[in-house]
Amino acid sequence: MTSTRPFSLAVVPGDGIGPEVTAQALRVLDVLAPQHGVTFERTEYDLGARRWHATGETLPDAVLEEIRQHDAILLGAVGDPSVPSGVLERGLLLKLRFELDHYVNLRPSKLFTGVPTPLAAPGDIDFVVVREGTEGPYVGNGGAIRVGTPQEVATEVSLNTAFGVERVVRDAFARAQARPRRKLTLVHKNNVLVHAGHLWSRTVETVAAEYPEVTVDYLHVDAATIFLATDPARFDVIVTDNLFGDILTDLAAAITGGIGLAASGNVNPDRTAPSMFEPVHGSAPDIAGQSKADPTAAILSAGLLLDHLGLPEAAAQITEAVEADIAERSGARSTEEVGEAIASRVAGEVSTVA
Ligand SMILES: NC(=O)c1ccc[n+]([C@@H]2O[C@H](COP(=O)([O-])OP(=O)(O)OC[C@H]3O[C@@H](n4cnc5c(N)ncnc54)[C@H](O)[C@@H]3O)[C@@H](O)[C@H]2O)c1
Ligand SMILES: CC(C)[C@H](C(=O)O)[C@@H](O)C(=O)O
Ligand SMILES: [Mg+2]
Repeated sequence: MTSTRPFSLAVVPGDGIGPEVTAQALRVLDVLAPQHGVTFERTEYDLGARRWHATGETLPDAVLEEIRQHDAILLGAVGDPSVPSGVLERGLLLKLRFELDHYVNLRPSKLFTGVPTPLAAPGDIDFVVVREGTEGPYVGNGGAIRVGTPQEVATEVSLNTAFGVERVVRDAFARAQARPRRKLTLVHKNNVLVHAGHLWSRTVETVAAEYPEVTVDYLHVDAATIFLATDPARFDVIVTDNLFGDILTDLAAAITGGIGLAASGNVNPDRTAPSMFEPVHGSAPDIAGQSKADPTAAILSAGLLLDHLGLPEAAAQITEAVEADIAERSGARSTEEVGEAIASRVAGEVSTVA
């Protein structure tokens, strides 16, 4: 009897198109597992708007502790117009990222052949954004007084620690060193945000001394948006803070075929807790329930998950299948049709879906 290696997966389909795209990512994982002698023992967690309406819960601590016991997490998307903005985003998604110490929010951007891009001369776009995931303006360090009055004052203070900045910068340098171009760009706003910005700049300068082969440059975040639109091929590894990284990676998606193709990993590089893989996009309430969502980002995110679990060949199969599928795309297809086409390619069958 052939022995199989079991991996435990916590699956959080979430809201809106989350369950639709997650189903397709799981379909592809199911095809790959037997090919690589592994099994994925899945536990699905009903978290998101439905649960909040039913119980008032976002992510109970007991559920978090259960999720923590898994090898990895696959998440669809979180957020729903029926729930006050921020409740699920902070109470579920960010709670997972913070509690599981996902300090590297990894967001690769590659322009696959045949993908439409709004850029006239895109060049060879292939970069990765290493977005800090546990600090910055996301920590909830703020408040509001005199709410609803003309005297209202609201703060949202960005937290940057030497510890937090150094560990993500080190991760980014290691990634840059392992890539052929060996280039790292720090993106910040150190001409205005001088306290945090100078911490980031000094940290990059210090760690750079250990990586003499890595070329380092710096861009203010506003200028970085210019270059993402005019010369994105200049980027290799971008390291940046939590909020800048959020914004830059939606733009990065837009220039590489759209948000339906953008994958991400919330990585705990120290492996003290499971890493979590999810598309960059959200729950897309405007198209939810219509089978219009492109599941490719979720499928590519499953590829990042496989890589993280030490299955790089399986991950490469996903990338190849997606590239081949994209090259032949024409006309509108449903979420299921795209998932089926990619799954068939991964299975080694010729896709029957046009
Ligand atoms: N990681 C996450 O779970 C995550 C990420 C972003 C936003 N959100 C939440 O999602 C909700 C909606 O946010 P939003 O509208 O700003 O961003 P969004 O990413 O959900 O949607 C932005 C636009 O992109 C389109 N889109 C998104 N994913 C797509 C896909 N796979 N295929 C085709 N089109 C796609 C949507 O239809 C919409 O027009 C909010 O509650 C927000 O907080 C969650
Ligand atoms: C929903 C929100 C908390 C999240 C973020 O800002 O990180 C999203 O925009 C993302 O990019 O994953
Ligand atoms: Mg975002």
